[in-house]
Amino acid sequence: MAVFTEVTPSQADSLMQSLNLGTLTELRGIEGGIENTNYFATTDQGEYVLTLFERLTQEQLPFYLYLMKHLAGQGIPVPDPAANRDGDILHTVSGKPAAVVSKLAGKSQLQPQAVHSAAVGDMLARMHLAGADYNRSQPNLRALPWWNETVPVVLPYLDEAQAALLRSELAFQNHTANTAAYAALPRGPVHADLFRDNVMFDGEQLTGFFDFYFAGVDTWLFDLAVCLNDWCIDLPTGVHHNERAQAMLKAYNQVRPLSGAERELLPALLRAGALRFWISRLWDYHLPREASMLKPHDPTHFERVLRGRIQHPVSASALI
Ligand SMILES: Nc1ncnc2c1ncn2[C@@H]1O[C@H](COP(=O)(O)OP(=O)(O)OP(=O)(O)O)[C@@H](O)[C@H]1O
Ligand SMILES: N[C@@H](CCO)C(=O)O
Repeated sequence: MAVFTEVTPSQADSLMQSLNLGTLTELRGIEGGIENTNYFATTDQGEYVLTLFERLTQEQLPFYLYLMKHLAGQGIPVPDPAANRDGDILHTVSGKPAAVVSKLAGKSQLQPQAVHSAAVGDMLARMHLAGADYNRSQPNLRALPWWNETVPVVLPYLDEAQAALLRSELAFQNHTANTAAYAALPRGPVHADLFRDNVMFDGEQLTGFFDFYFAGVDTWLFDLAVCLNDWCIDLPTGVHHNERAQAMLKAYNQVRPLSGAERELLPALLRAGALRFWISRLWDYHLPREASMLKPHDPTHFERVLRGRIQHPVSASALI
């Protein structure tokens, strides 16, 4: 259940009026999600999502919200934050930072076919290009410096074989980050968490990307690797699905052709993408912050994905 802070209809109505979105007709708490308080807010003008941010701060939020506004303005289907008369898109409700965004049509496709992974690859490339001239900057806060900080914290919870894998993979990623090929990777704002549950589909039609609250500036290839590691991996086995991966990479490459450095580093970044979520899942699992708020994901899934990426590296030339 994802209503951590109650909002009354009259509070929501006055916010919607101040955003010129009409008069509230319905306010419904959204059950999914574990990070924020989310409501569907319907007015006589349309359907919106009201989010109260439970953990992100007033300093971090403008990067995410203005990125969504920038992408929406370029025709990428993402929730568009509503501005008040002064142009502000970050508001305060019940003492919490809050935003109202457009509601996306469709639902998550949790059992994707090649046609869905192709649609994600195509829109991901369009989103990268559309974000290239976004003028705010915030690093990916779950990138290499965070991995280096967090690995020593989770190591005590692992058996010897797991600890050896985690240490050696971190060393490999520190080495990769210092190569000329890595420095040559194109970068920009990335979503960094574009799993199946953060994309909407209406049948085969992609209707939106959402949940931008892990976004940051990082390599575009990392974003693509995160997608390949979720959309093109079988659950629960963690085994690579070649047909879906080919469909995603081909579609991406048609919109924004991969550079030589990106082709070279795809296997290393697929490992990086698996490592990132193995570490964060270990961290959530063993060091729960507000335990009642978290239903931790299974960390061993990304341990399996990482082992697969090391033992059976997938090269770009095998896919496109
Ligand atoms: N703009 C939107 N349009 C339509 N549905 C949305 C939108 N934003 C959120 N939702 C719905 O609300 C649910 C919860 O949102 P979300 O996944 O962002 O929760 P969260 O708590 O912020 O994050 P997390 O997924 O990390 O727990 C989503 O699964 C989706 O069904
Ligand atoms: N997508 C992440 C959860 C954070 O949004 C995971 O599956 O570990």
